[in-house]
Amino acid sequence: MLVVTAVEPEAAAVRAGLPAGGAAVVEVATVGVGSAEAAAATARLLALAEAAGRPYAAVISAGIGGGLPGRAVIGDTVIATRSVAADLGADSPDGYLPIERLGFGTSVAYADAALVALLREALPAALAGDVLTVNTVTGTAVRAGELAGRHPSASAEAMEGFGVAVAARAAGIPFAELRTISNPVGPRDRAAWNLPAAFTALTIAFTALTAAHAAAFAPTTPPDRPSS
Ligand SMILES: O=C(O)c1cccc(C(=O)CC[C@H]2O[C@@H](n3cnc4c(=O)[nH]cnc43)[C@H](O)[C@@H]2O)c1
Repeated sequence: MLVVTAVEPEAAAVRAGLPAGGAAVVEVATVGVGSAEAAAATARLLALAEAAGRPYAAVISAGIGGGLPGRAVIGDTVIATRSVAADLGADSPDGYLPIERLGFGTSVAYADAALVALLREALPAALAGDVLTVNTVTGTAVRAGELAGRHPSASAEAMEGFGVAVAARAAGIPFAELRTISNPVGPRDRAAWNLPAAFTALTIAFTALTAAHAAAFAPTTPPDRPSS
């Protein structure tokens, strides 16, 4: 299992929830901020693992995110049912046209249903909803309203999920996205970001995942130290 985050503090928060010792079943890597950075770095990690004969079983895009007003608040955990590239399209006098309307593919990446079920079982208090992938962090109430109106099933926005999903799809590997909320989506107010709350929620989420699904997340016993 590969868990990718944008930045190192997110990776540290994930690792803090994973058990220490033994052979790592979960590898955590930072892949950069934004969809392009994340897609390229994730694709490279997946290809290298495959070439080494040790392909990953799944990839999770994890990290902090903004909560859409009335849908997710600071400290919440959101499991993405879909990761949606919310600004992949064209603007027009008649409004925004998603890439589907231009005939160039899709802006929607579905999370793997079995992986989502596993996450939801382990995290019963988590919200399930779409997570938007944006290239520009929303900074006005108008933009937040536009996104909320256009995406009634969205709970949160972040910047990497869709890119990671594209890399996973190219490798034929199940994908999921998990976000913990650090800030409201709306008028830019960096002072309102609560990074500690979001990092703590990330650690709690991966602690719960490890406890609920030991085979998928806990380390295996090294072959030279058989359990007695
Ligand atoms: O300033 C810091 O100490 C710091 C520590 C860790 C992470 C950050 C980030 O700024 C991470 C950017 C990362 O977070 C996601 N994110 C969080 N909130 C939003 C949002 O409202 N809209 C879009 N993305 C958001 C995003 O995925 C970035 O990669 C700072």
